Amino acid sequence: MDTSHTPELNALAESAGMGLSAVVAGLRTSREVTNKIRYRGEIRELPSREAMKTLLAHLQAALFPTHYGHTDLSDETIDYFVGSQLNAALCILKEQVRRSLYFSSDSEEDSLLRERADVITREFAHQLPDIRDVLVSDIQAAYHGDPAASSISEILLCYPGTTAIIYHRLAHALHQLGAPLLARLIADIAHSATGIDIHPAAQIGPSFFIDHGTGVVIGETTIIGRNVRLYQAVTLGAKRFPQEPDGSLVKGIPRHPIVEDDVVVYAGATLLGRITIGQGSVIGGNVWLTHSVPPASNISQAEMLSDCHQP
Ligand SMILES: CC(=O)OC[C@H](N)C(=O)O
Repeated sequence: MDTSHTPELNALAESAGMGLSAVVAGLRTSREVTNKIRYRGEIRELPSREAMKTLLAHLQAALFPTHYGHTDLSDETIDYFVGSQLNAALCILKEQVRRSLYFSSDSEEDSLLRERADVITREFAHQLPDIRDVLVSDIQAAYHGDPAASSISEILLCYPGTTAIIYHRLAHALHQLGAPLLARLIADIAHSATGIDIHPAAQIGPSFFIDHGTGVVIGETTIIGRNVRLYQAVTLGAKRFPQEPDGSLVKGIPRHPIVEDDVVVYAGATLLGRITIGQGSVIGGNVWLTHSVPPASNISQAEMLSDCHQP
């Protein structure tokens, strides 16, 4: 018999000497007594970030097969490729939706959650052609909105704003269909990959373009019209957080800007509160704006300073 210790056994022997059983028992008490991790008596199965990353890779490949799937597809193979990517994506999605539903439902039967996961997955799949059409408008907006862009392929392969809006439109659909936790997970994967933080509930019209993108934040109740362009470090945020009588923050109330069609917001601008940026306005770099502006406004830092000096 081999008496040599494996690295795992060595590690266990070492940790035994450190009194770890008390720590493990304390962690169990924290899990089971202080914070409830169970759903109907069972340990809750969690959605997996890794599974969601795989799902996103399959979805991106199904949406834009040559750019994100396989560079050598032909007329003969492309539809089969898309079908297989879609099939792989939807198998993962159904399971991840089921797991995520434990977090928005306290007591439903497992069989009901499975049915809801089926419905959400099917409806999501049927929305994909429309989502793709809107994404094409976003990619075209990037091409037309950036003098440095030399081709549509460059927009697809090299722009963080493209990744952010693809993930956002997928996440938004899942959010609307009743899978908010998965939607949030996708938004966070996009944030990690691009530095662009878009809440999945934010409503964004077609032909949307974020150039450069690092540090952009778009809050939960933001509404953005058609043909809007943002640059890096723009914040569409909340100005205040109203409280319930018990002191907790009111959830979900409209508190982020409405940005109408054809608006451009330059780098570093911070727009806070439920204000409206009128159609066709231009908001200059580093502007701090907490009031609405009418259509066709041109707001720059100099403008804001001269406002401050008026009697
Ligand atoms: C973007 C933003 O306003 O963030 C603050 C907070 N998370 C909220 O949603 O109100």
